[in-house]
Amino acid sequence: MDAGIRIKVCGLRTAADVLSAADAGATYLGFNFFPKSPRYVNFDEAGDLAVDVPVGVAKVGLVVNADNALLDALTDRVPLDMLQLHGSETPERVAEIRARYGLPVMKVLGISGTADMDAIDVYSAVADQLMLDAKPPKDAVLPGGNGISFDWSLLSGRKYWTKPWMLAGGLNAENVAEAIMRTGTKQVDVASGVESAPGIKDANLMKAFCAAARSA
Ligand SMILES: O=C(O)c1ccccc1N[C@@H]1O[C@H](COP(=O)(O)O)[C@@H](O)[C@H]1O
Repeated sequence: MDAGIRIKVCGLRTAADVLSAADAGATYLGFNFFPKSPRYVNFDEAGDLAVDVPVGVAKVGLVVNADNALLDALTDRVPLDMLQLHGSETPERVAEIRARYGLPVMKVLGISGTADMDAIDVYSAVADQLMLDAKPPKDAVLPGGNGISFDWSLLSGRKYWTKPWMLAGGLNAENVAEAIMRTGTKQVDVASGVESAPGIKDANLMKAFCAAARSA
């Protein structure tokens, strides 16, 4: 039986955000530990937010090229269910993090053309899941969360991939159903597309996004 679309809402900063995203039907809630992001939360804030996450909803920690000191402190203080690696982590580093912390790891791959697709097989060997996101512009401050989509037709001729994957990048309530239909993805991720301003989540937009994703 098809379990339906799985939705990750990323960059939650308040208890109200957490409850609204869970009520809307998100299956993963993302906490962003990249200090330059408008969606950043510190470990104490995330630890408090984690308490409000309903059972059955996964708590995902987003980090960018994090070293062991940061990950030791993070995993000590925040009860995460998954780590999202959104930097330029090598396959060896992904495997090391997975082994050291005993948590499922989702590696993000930036996609802007066919050449980027080769990384899918390489990282499938070491990660539990992949996220395919738009490659950030060269001058971008953030490696993700820029509200930019990539050419979804790059995924249309894909061969069988061995690991679950999630579509990200510039998704919102208006385009998510089309994105799901065109790519065949079973999982979608959104940050800026459900915000009224950078880092400010909007409960109605989260609700509309989840309803649109489920309608596809
Ligand atoms: O959201 C951020 O600020 C961010 C910062 C650093 C790395 C990743 C980040 N966000 C991730 O990117 C996807 C796509 O974002 P968007 O929907 O295009 O705004 C987001 O869901 C996060 O997983």
